[in-house]
Amino acid sequence: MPAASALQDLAHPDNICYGCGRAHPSGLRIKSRWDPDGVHVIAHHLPRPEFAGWTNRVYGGLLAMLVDCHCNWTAMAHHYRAEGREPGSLPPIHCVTAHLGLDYLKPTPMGQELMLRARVEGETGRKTRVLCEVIAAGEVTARGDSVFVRVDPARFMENTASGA
Ligand SMILES: CC(C)(COP(=O)(O)OP(=O)(O)OC[C@H]1O[C@@H](n2cnc3c(N)ncnc32)[C@H](O)[C@@H]1OP(=O)(O)O)[C@@H](O)C(=O)NCCC(=O)NCCSC(=O)Cc1ccccc1
Repeated sequence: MPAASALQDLAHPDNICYGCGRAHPSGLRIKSRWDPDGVHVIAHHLPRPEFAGWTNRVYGGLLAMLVDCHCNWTAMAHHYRAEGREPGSLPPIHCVTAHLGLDYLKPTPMGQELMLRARVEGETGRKTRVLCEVIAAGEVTARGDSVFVRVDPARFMENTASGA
C-alpha cells in the first residue's frame, strides 16, 4: 500500500512552524500521517546531532517539540475527519497547544529513528486530548498527554500578548 500523504503537505504547505512547517528553512519538518489502522497518526524522525542533551542521548526539549507538533496535527486530522473532510479542504482547521504534557520514561538514544504514535483520547467541542508515545528501538521512552484547542486564526492573533 502506498504511504499516505503527510498531513502537513496536504493541509498547510506554506507553514513556517519550526517543528512541522514545510516552509521553514532549517526546521524539523516532521511529517505526520494516518496509520492504516485509522486510529493512530504516525511520524518518524531521526534527531540531528545538535539535538543531543547528554552523551548519545536525545535532548528532552526536542522530544517536546516533536510531540507538540505531531499531536497538534493529530488533533487537526481528527477534526477534519469528524467533519467528513479531507485535510487541505476549505476552510482550514487550526488548533493550538493549550497544554503540553510529557513524561520522560527512560533516556532516548541518539542515532535511532524515533517513531511518534499518537491518538485522540477524547474530544469535547473545540478541545481535544491527544496521547502520544515516543518509541526508540521498539521501546517507549516518553509519553505525552496534551490538550489542543481549535481556534479561529484571526482571533488567536488578536489575543497575542502586546508587542507582536
Ligand atoms: C486558544 C487558547 C488555548 C484557549 O483560549 P480560548 O480560545 O479563549 O478558549 P477557552 O479558554 O474557553 O478554552 C477552550 C477549552 O479548552 C480548555 N483549555 C484551555 N486551556 C487549557 C489548558 N491549558 N489545559 C486544559 N484545557 C484547557 C478550556 O477549559 C475550554 O474547555 P471547555 O470548553 O470549558 O471544556 C488560549 O489559551 C491561547 O491562545 N493560548 C496560547 C496557545 C499557544 O500559544 N500555543 C502555542 C502555540 S501553538 C503551536 O505552536 C503548536 C502548533 C504546532 C503545529 C501547527 C500549529 C500549531
